[in-house]
Amino acid sequence: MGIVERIKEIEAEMARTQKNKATEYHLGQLKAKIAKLRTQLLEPPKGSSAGGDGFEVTKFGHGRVALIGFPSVGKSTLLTMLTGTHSEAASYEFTTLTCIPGIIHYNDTKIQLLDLPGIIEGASEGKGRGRQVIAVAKSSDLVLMVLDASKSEGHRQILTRELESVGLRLNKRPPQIYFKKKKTGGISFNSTLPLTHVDEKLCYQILHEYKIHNAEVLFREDATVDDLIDVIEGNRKYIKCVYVYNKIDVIGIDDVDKLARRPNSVVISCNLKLNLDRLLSKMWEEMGLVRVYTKPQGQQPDFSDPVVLSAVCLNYVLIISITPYSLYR
Ligand SMILES: Nc1nc2c(ncn2[C@@H]2O[C@H](COP(=O)(O)OP(=O)(O)OP(=O)(O)O)[C@@H](O)[C@H]2O)c(=O)[nH]1
Ligand SMILES: [K+]
Ligand SMILES: [Mg+2]
Repeated sequence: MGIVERIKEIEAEMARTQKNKATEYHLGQLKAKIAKLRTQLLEPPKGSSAGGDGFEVTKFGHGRVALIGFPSVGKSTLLTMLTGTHSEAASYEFTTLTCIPGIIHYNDTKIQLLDLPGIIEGASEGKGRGRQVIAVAKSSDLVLMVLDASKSEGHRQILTRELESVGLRLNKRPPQIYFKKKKTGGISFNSTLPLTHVDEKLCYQILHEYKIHNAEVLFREDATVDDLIDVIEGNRKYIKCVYVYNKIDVIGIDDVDKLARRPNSVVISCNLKLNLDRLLSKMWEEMGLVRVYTKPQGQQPDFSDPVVLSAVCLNYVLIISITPYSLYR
């Protein structure tokens, strides 16, 4: 039996199992089994050159944004509008077959925008070019999930599931669980607050599934068993995602209003050039880029050519630039 079939079988068993206190340990174990199989699925087959048929697009600019969505939602139309780079758009599905990079010039920075083939349910298991598309999503600083405003809201969930099943976590922060494997000493399980989802026994069982018998585990938040598995697997990628509802020109104003109020969402119409500036400012906001204008001694700062950093790096810059000053005092 192949890995995909084994995952399906365990998923079916989970669906059959009633959720209650008595089955919680068994369900936790099944979740860990699935996580392990999914990790196996992502490993390149033995003997193949790693990443052989991936879309090899060199990173460029101050950040990378990937357009992810079902076929024909308007990804290529959007790339052409935002970057001026032409990407073929048409009314039939799978018009785009590869990765097409464009550049957005915004706030004196350059952001690489990547148009990608549409993905469908089952993409994470290798349907279509799903695996390659998802690999590009993983390499990005921000995902724009493009959705057709006139289609079912279910699409957003299906896509999120596909991305989650390969270890992407959208708009989440890493679980606050300290985990360290040890050589000896057994398992030490602690928490800084009362836990409602995971207890010592469940934690032991999950670790046992991973054949881990010596480790230190400290819960710093009331995390779930899925969070624990994420921390043990350790290969998760936490990425911000903006949900972009395109084609609002074909739906009623009430529906547009509802979509616009959803968290992390922007409603647009490429055809009517509606709200594209809002999309750009949201994108900028989520990327958390910071511009630092350097000033050579005795000269005016160059306001056209900033040093661009992600907000995370900024702390370091502040430390570096403050230190010499305090030394002089
Ligand atoms: N009504 C309407 N149609 C749009 C809009 N944006 C794009 N389209 C149309 O939607 C169709 C698909 O557009 P594409 O840009 O090819 O979509 P895609 O997501 O790149 O499709 P694939 O590459 O096949 O995955 C085209 O016929 C576009 O003209 C919009 O804002 N409103
Ligand atoms: K299309
Ligand atoms: Mg396309």
